[in-house]
Amino acid sequence: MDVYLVGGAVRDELLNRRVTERDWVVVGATPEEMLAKGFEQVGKDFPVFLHPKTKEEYALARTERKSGSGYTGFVCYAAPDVTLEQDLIRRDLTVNAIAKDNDGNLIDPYHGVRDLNSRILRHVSEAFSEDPLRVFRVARFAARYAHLGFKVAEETLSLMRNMADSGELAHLTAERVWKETIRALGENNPEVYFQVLERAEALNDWFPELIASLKNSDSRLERAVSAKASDDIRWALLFANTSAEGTETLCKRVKAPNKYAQLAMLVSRFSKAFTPSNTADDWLKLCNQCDAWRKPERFTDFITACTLINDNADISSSLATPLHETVKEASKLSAKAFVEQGLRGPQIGEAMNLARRDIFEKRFRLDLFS
Ligand SMILES: Nc1ccn([C@@H]2O[C@H](COP(=O)(O)OP(=O)(O)OP(=O)(O)O)[C@@H](O)[C@H]2O)c(=O)n1
Ligand SMILES: [Mg+2]
Repeated sequence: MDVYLVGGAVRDELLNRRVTERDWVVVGATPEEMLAKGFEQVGKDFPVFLHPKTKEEYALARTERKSGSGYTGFVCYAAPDVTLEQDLIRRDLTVNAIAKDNDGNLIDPYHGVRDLNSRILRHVSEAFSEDPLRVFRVARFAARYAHLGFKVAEETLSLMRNMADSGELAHLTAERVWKETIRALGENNPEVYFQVLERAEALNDWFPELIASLKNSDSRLERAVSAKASDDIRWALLFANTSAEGTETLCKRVKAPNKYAQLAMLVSRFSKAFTPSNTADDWLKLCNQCDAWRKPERFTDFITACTLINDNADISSSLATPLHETVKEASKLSAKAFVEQGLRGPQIGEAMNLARRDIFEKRFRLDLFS
């Protein structure tokens, strides 16, 4: 049997990027031989094995053909007579279809190295369209490598357009779309992910609510990257111009985990209330609306998001620190002190609100309007 390094590891090594995981392809072997060598079979649909020591993935060379809709509609053929070239041709991009043998020789029948050097993300063959997730993968790779000058090939974009047009993207699971999207948001140019999807007319099934405000999101995401904002903040920034209803619908559709959905909801509902002209009362109201006392970290993220939305980012970012500090101070107030003063029931809440208001009033007179 022959073993080759393939996929992301070869690509990233050629780009002088850190290689985080290595995928291998095995030509000329049967599952029985792999098991006899101590490999552990993991793939249910595909013959994929884990190396007994390194736990890296070793897949038997295979061909794939689509037999229906969605992720499960595959006929997979893996046998010792499947060649490396046959395995590589069913892969998504030429830059992902370069193999490297044990001696360090590159096997590159589909000219991945040429495309790597000319900074092109190009599909290998028509087999690209057999997996609709690839539309999102290409957009994610574009977001990851945009700063190196990579562009999606026109013919690949038009293939992606056909795939979107065929309705196939709707058959993907929310989990897979979410995973690509949140990974893309963590890349250097997350805005490119949505730009590519827009050009591929691939936003209708999963992200229709974002189409109208995409242009506004670009600069926000760029600022978020400069500020090294976390991925939940980046996600939330997409919703500054989306209605609460649209935001909720989209978050449900892609099954965004709670922390992402909640922050997105806050941004969609309340980011407009974050303005430098706010009075102490306005800030207090905003804190109450955002449940800042019970969820201080989430409120902190909300503030960060707001400073990245605001077109006048300088002014709004100078608000962030005093606001953080004020909220922190005000959330230290405990009901206990008021109970000891003899207050009962709703009186306690009212008194706490007044005390918080005092803290805001003092701080905001001192720091913000001086
Ligand atoms: N939908 C997919 C998923 C994977 N692959 C192929 O399988 C390889 C490994 O997949 P994966 O680990 O998901 O991607 P990487 O290219 O390694 O990229 P990453 O850095 O994101 O891991 C890819 O390079 C590609 O050749 C594919 O053709 N189509
Ligand atoms: Mg990989």
